[in-house]
Amino acid sequence: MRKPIIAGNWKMNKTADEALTFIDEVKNNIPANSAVDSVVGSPALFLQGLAEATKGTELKISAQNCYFENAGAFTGENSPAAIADLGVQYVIIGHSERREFFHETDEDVNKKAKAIIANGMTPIVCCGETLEQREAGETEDWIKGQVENALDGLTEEQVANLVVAYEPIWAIGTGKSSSATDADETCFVVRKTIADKFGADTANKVRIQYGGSVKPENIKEYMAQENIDGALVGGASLEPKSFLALLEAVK
Ligand SMILES: O=C[C@H](O)COP(=O)(O)O
Repeated sequence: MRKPIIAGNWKMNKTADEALTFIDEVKNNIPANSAVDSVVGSPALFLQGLAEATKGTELKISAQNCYFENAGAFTGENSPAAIADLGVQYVIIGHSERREFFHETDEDVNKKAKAIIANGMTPIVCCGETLEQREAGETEDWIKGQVENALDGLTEEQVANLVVAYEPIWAIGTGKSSSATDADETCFVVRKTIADKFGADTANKVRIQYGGSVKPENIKEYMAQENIDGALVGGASLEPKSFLALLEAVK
């Protein structure tokens, strides 16, 4: 039985005060021993404050990116070792916005996944196709390639414990969410790719999220699907009320 995981991705939104206000409102409203893992993906600037503010609570903090080296002459980058040291537990990697605007490659994602795991954190590994790829019938091959490349060289145990987020690019921030059955079909491609490379046991354990215009109103449809274990949520994770409604809908 895979534990559902709902992760908010604030992207480049909020000030430090706004971030802390959100956390204060949300952290006390998550029941102890919740049946859902609840995660907030914050800009790097607020990670320290949010990790401190959520210490000992059920709410976990995620970074939205990191570098794959722990230290060195890499101006402007954030070390996975330093992020882990703050008490941060997850890092989102390979988001389509990072791939598009910051040229993150599958090879980078793979190196980052290894560095995140080596530092005791959990990667949330994103994959997803463009509308052109979907319309050309290329989704399956594309997702298979992204997943194989991102997870290359990891052990079965490491893969079983990470999270994959399937986010069709055309559904991100557009209000045009994928149908639940289409999303499940592609999440099955992710699971099958993992089964072929790391075995059925690993594939049964790995948690796969759907992302792309998920809201409190539609999350139940996704969660009812066999291969969907949670959601990576942008816009609807920005307000405490909406984030809590997502958790409430899943529990
Ligand atoms: O990481 C989250 C996704 O990009 C989804 O964003 P959205 O929920 O605003 O469509």
